[in-house]
Amino acid sequence: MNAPLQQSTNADPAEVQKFSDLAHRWWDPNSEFKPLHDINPLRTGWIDQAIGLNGKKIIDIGCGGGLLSEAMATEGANVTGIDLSDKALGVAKLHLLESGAKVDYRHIAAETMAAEHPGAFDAVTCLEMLEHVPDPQQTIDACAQLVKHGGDVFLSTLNRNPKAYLFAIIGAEYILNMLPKGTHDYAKFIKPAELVRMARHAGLDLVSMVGMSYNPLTKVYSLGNDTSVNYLVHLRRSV
Ligand SMILES: C[S@@+](CC[C@H](N)C(=O)[O-])C[C@H]1O[C@@H](n2cnc3c(N)ncnc32)[C@H](O)[C@@H]1O
Repeated sequence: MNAPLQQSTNADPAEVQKFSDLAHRWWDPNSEFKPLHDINPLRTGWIDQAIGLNGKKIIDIGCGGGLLSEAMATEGANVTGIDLSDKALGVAKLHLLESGAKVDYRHIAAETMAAEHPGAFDAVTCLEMLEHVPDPQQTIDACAQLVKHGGDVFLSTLNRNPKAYLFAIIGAEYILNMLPKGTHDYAKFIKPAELVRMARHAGLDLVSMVGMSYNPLTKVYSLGNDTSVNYLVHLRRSV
């Protein structure tokens, strides 16, 4: 059972519970987390190319079982991973024993961490998480508060349009059974322009954006110009 969430936390207990229930399968590359395993080298490489991970102090918000946190630590980053799912964090910590990687995992809300450690990080990552929170603006504000001036913030989420509905919900959840039904709520998907607007509101400027596409025939993900379903943004806090 997950620890009860404080009322002020920008979290949907049902969403956190959903990931807690599956947590034991997080590192199984053929489980419900297969899509995250498949995209992990792509997104880690994109971030590394953008800022050079080696030696950077990074906070990974909504780190779950730690796929991205560990991959960044393996590239030489000093990573703190935070999530509100005790079970996911437990799995992430256990996996460190297996991999030998070093990550500081903590059960704390992004907003609380931001209030306690403003400007403490060279970069913030918050991937595949914004579509699971009640108020993404609040999370993006916390990301902006956590990063130092001139530091980098990386966000990823799902676009909101009929194609994204078809691929991310109908395709992934109902036809290909890649994800459990109910994993995603279409209403919480975020259009790139909305994400950039929320980022600007938080004091973050857009550096670049890249699309992440899945080819159901080859079963291969790739990065490119097509931001119509899944996309990543690189933002920078003004100096
Ligand atoms: C789809 S998983 C993504 C995990 C990881 N970011 C990745 O991309 O590999 C979403 C994660 O967000 C977490 N989560 C949902 N709401 C949250 C919140 N308000 N604060 C922190 N974590 C949250 C869930 O517990 C889950 O671990």
